[in-house]
Amino acid sequence: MKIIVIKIGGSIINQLEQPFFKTISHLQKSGDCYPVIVHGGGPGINEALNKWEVNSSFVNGLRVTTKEVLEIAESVLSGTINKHLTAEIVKAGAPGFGLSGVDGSVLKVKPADPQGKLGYVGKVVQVNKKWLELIMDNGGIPVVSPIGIDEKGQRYNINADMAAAAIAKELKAGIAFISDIPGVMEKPGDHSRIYDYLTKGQIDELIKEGVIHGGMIPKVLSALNALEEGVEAPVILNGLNPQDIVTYLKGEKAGTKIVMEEVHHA
Ligand SMILES: Nc1ncnc2c1ncn2[C@@H]1O[C@H](COP(=O)(O)OP(=O)(O)O)[C@@H](O)[C@H]1O
Ligand SMILES: CC(=O)N[C@@H](CCC(=O)OP(=O)(O)O)C(=O)O
Repeated sequence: MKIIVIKIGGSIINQLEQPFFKTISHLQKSGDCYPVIVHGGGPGINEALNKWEVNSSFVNGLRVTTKEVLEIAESVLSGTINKHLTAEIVKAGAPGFGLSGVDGSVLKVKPADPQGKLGYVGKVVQVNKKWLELIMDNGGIPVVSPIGIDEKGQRYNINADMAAAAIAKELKAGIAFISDIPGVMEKPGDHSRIYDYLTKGQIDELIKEGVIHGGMIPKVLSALNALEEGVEAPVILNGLNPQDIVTYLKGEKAGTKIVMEEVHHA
């Protein structure tokens, strides 16, 4: 059966309500497409860092992760947020199964920056999909937090978009990035038009022009990377319209799709 990785962004987690989780539960029950959840939690980590008065900075959308930041990021991602989402899926009537990339070394990583400037930020080198398959074979919906582990047992913080793309590639799945915007917008901040389709060339240009910035950069680059690794039509969607996931799966127009070649409208 076709699998869809649904990456839930931290920007939208607290606004997601039962219709969203019911859609996920329904997908799994209908047998049309099996959902695997990967989540982020940037704003939740920021809040916890503020509470503990720990500073952090970002380089190209990646959080520089000291030992102290890692400890807080892991407790928020693999603790509070992972269990919140798992419980919401259970409430929607489906067996959510929360785990982090550390469990079963599902997300095996190496340092993202060999020079060490990013600290404990991991780049996924291997996805041990057998544990995800074990959950799915038993009817569960995996809910994965983006903390990984290296061969020495050191844990690392992973950008959730990148973790989701690596999992989609390994599972030969589709991927939908659920965020707080209806897609990639021509003028972010404004309720302007969204791009229905974007190619690599257009993405490079929009990043250069600053139209795509901040957290949207790792998202579009992860979507592009997934596409180049064989994942079919990655899409960026708004979580407040859960029906969009179904529309996208039917092959109809929803959000921004990342594609190989420019699509010309009739
Ligand atoms: N061109 C763009 N279109 C839409 N959003 C954009 C764009 N460029 C930057 N953004 C920003 O990217 C954000 C989504 O990325 P991020 O905050 O990392 O989301 P998430 O937590 O859902 O992964 C949007 O809320 C918006 O502020
Ligand atoms: C290395 C790195 O940047 N990790 C991210 C992990 C969470 C994340 O990616 O959350 P969103 O999906 O909400 O952006 C962070 O610490 O914020």
